[in-house]
Amino acid sequence: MNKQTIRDVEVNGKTVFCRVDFNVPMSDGEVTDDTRIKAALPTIQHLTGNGAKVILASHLGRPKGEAVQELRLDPVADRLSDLLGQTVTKTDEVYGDEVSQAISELNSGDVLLIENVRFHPGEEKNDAELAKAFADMADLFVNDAFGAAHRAHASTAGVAEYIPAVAGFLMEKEINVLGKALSNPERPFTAIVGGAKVKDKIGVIDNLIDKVDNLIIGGGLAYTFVKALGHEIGKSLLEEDKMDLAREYMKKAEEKGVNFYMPEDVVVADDFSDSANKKEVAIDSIPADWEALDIGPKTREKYANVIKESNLIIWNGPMGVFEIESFANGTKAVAEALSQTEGYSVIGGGDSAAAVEKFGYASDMNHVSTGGGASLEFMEGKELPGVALLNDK
Ligand SMILES: Nc1ncnc2c1ncn2[C@@H]1O[C@H](COP(=O)(O)OP(=O)(O)OP(=O)(O)O)[C@@H](O)[C@H]1O
Ligand SMILES: O=C(O)[C@H](O)COP(=O)(O)O
Repeated sequence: MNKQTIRDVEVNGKTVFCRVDFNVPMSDGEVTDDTRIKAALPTIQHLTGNGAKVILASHLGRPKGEAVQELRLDPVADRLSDLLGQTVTKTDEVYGDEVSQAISELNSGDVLLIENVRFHPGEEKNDAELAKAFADMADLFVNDAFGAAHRAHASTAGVAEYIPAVAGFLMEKEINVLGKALSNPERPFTAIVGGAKVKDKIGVIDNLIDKVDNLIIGGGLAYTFVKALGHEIGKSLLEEDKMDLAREYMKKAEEKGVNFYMPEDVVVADDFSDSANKKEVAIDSIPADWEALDIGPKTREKYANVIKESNLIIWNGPMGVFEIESFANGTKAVAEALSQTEGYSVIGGGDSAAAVEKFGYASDMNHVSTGGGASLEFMEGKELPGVALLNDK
């Protein structure tokens, strides 16, 4: 990464405004998955261990500029206190008198967490006044929120206009791993793209065709391609206005000599539920009133073989509706193949990370990104605003 990191700056005696992505799953006021909190610990501990006063900022959910009780960060502060083994002070405000007072009471090595920054309407608008208020709290901005790096908000980007700005360790690691994978890949290089958001992912497919040897398509995304090839897809997910692009990408892959793998067989159901009637059919035999909800056994085997023979694999998006047991086999098979391959495996956040966790393969992966949308935009080749404004090396 060509940006400065916390290794490049003196933090002793400084007050640091550190943006983290503590947008974690919660249920009944409890943090149910603390992966993102744990991922930020190296940066926080570097800062506290080297004598900085640390002000942490994060969003949680999408409160749309107003205080929402369930989206307060108190449970996150509690979990962070446990993980750090020190008290983390938490304010009920994003900025203002309460926050200024709390900052004035900080000693070197102390940690303060301000309230959910999205409670303030200026955050998502990247409002200059709010960005300036954040900058006024500190001497240095550290961005460790890779998961939110694709957002140009006051606490992820705007604040960097006013004080020196560097990357934290998590940000550095994510950018380096994903960057190396894309710019200097081990070969054969395989990308697996699935999930349901055809609109969001079609651009990624375009960029990946320029880089990979094998492109594997699965999940709800596949059926726009299947239909574009002229097959009937029944009630399967379809993004009709993307069919031309799908054709264009398949042509581009052929011209570039990229192996483009699509489902050969699928699991179809007459309803979107575990109790639906289901059967395995060839890709050209999807019945009119049925919906394809997973890849079939032949496809599973083929995809697993490609994965096992690859030296670098990037995966974003499940192969089927893995939340429902009957349609989880495709996603499970891909996760299992990734756990067995000798190749370097990178999981691109969101549901794919949840799937490898659910099936017990998370620890077998080389890198599970903390970014969903951020890793996707990075793979698409877009510049991330949360990185662009950091100081160059
Ligand atoms: N054949 C299918 N039909 C309908 N939905 C599907 C199908 N296959 C997968 N899905 C659904 O796709 C959803 C995940 O899609 P999505 O594009 O959000 O992937 P993701 O990995 O979460 O991506 P991101 O990391 O960008 O958030 C899952 O909830 C899954 O049930
Ligand atoms: O969970 C995420 O992908 C990040 O925290 C960004 O959240 P957002 O999509 O609400 O901006």
